[in-house]
Amino acid sequence: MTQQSVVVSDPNSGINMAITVAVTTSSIFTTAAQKLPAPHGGYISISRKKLLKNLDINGLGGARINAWVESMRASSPTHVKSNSIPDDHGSWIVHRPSALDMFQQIIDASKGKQIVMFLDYDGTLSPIVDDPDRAFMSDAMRKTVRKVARCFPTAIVSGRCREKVYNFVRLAELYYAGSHGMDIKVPKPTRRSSKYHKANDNHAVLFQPASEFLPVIDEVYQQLVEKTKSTPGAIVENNRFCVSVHFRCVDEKKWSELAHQVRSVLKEYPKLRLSQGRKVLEIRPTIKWDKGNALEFLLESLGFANCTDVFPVYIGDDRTDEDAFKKLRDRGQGFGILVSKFPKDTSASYSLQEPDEVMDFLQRLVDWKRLSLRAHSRV
Ligand SMILES: O=P(O)(O)OC[C@H]1O[C@H](O[C@H]2O[C@H](CO)[C@@H](O)[C@H](O)[C@H]2O)[C@H](O)[C@@H](O)[C@@H]1O
Repeated sequence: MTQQSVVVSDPNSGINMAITVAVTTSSIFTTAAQKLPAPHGGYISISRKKLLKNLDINGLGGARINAWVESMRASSPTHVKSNSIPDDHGSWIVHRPSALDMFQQIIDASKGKQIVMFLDYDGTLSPIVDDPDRAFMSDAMRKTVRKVARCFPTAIVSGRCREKVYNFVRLAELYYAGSHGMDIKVPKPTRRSSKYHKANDNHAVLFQPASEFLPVIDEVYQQLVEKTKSTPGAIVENNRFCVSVHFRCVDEKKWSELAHQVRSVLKEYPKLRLSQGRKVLEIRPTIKWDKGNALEFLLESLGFANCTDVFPVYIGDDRTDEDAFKKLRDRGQGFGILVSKFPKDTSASYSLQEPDEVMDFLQRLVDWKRLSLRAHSRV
């Protein structure tokens, strides 16, 4: 366990007070050499799951780079062979049915409980695009999310820097967790906040468990920009407490070169770990704090600590969202919805294929909530 500082803002004085919490550090590097199966498509098999989560930064040079590149390929849906989809997809849909088809069952399961919504951003609220700075959310989606937030406490949980994701979403009534949950802001309750949030306390809360890593992250960001500038299409994004190296626009023949460049920087930083998202290498501190911890922290900050009548719903599309899906399974509360067109290993209970389906699902939740409020007011 290590001690991490938490900053709580006093709304009256505007002074930030530091309190200390314990955070467990994890062993981050896979130690055993892992044999990868030959590339056979984009379906992420269980044997690859661990590898995709944390890539080994040290270890054997060439073999390690091959493993990275293999993993980069395995996580790219473009590598799914069309003839490998139908069988897997059929059984996947049986096990992870559409949240739209199962809407009534979902509502029945939430009966008597307070729904709390957690939404990932990229690939969930906005479609995946080549340029990370242009991943805009549609006005229709923004309107729908605003309506959701009027019905249920709603948080955005993103790998992006918190300010950046806020600038995309632009809804002040939501709660935001950026940098894969390492930068959480729970605003001071307002008149419109949920009764749970109001009842909790009157403070804005800022939780940044990786604050001591800020200088290192900045340094690594600069070095990665410098190192990768010779690789056409590579984009390095500073997400404040973590860094993303995008390879969506890098020619596949150059992936190995890019992996070498990233590794040459990271091997000097044993306190950073590498994981992978959708055509992106994610570099972050070794602290054991992920989107699952962020979900739990937000639930507590919103006044749902130890509540049995809470029903959290988390919607996300990425490997990093799996930590939140798993947390819900472990807590035995609510469920996760994976946004994906392709079969994937997941701890989510349901699926939606793309952001448009996410919007339909959110709208149905709003309609159901409004109807049930009307029915109650008539009684
Ligand atoms: O947790 P999220 O909100 O899903 O953030 C995860 C990463 O999302 C962004 O990258 C992804 O979306 C880009 C825009 O569509 C796309 O170009 C990229 O290939 C995807 O990986 C974001 O740019 C990253 O910083 C986030 O870590």
